[in-house]
Amino acid sequence: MKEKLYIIKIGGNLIDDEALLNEFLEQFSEITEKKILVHGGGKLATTLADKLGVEQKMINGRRITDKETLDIVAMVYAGRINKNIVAKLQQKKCKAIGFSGADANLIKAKKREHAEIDFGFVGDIEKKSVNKKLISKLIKLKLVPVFSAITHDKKGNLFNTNADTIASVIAQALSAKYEVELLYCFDKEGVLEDVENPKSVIKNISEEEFSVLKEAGKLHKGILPKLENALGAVKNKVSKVFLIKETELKNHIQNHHAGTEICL
Ligand SMILES: Nc1ncnc2c1ncn2[C@@H]1O[C@H](COP(=O)(O)OP(=O)(O)O)[C@@H](O)[C@H]1O
Ligand SMILES: CC(=O)N[C@@H](CCC(=O)OP(=O)(O)O)C(=O)O
Repeated sequence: MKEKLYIIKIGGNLIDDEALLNEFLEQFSEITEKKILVHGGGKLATTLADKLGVEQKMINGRRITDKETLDIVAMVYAGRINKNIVAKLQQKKCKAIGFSGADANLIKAKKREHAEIDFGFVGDIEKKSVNKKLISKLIKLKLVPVFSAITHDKKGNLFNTNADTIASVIAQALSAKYEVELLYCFDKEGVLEDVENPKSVIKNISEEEFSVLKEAGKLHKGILPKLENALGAVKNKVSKVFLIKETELKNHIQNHHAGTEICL
């Protein structure tokens, strides 16, 4: 039987709230199985860009990343947020080690090509972009890798890559060796039938149901790339994929499955 591995993704809302982040990292530290943390931080990058007067534009959940914006996101994701999370995890006796995709060539990306839109320094990744051997070795050493949303092309360029995609692709790559459970932790109870009603959690979503919800206009903004990445994971042999509320991590792990499960 394959060994269990949790791959857990957190985003901007949580990272911006110190008390909530602390509570989350406490719950994360208590997980006894092997684990990896992936973080975004889009909200903080936008705040800093606004302060610096660098206009930001998102298309299909992806940030148009010109050179100035790349400098900002590299500082914010691979620097400020990644190192802060690692320090907080060390405080909680979790042997965290923080990475960008450039470190030890862990995640190699290709510049996003699009016929009409120039996304700038945005990197696309796939299963084979991930250095799964080295990640497995780190995990074996009982280290807990913490990934930021920065990748590279091995030609000296850094790229900005959606953190939901990084979590999905790492999960896909490691599923050959581990029984991976991928958890997208965010600020809602799960995928909601009515985004204003926290009680309207949809328990299971397949590709077909995703299309129906999308057509019905029930999914907006960040939830779309999150669900696309979650579906990409189940289609590529990731054992379990859930979207859960950040504060429900411990509860979920203790077998009280929370939120929305993504199914084939
Ligand atoms: N049907 C829906 N169910 C849940 N969230 C939704 C839905 N439609 C839109 N959303 C929005 O998607 C957001 C999550 O995406 P995002 O903000 O990108 O998260 P993160 O930064 O954690 O990756 C929620 O906060 C919510 O506002
Ligand atoms: C290319 C691209 O869009 N990258 C994302 C990476 C950060 C991210 O994904 O942050 P959240 O998980 O907090 O949304 C961005 O710059 O917003």
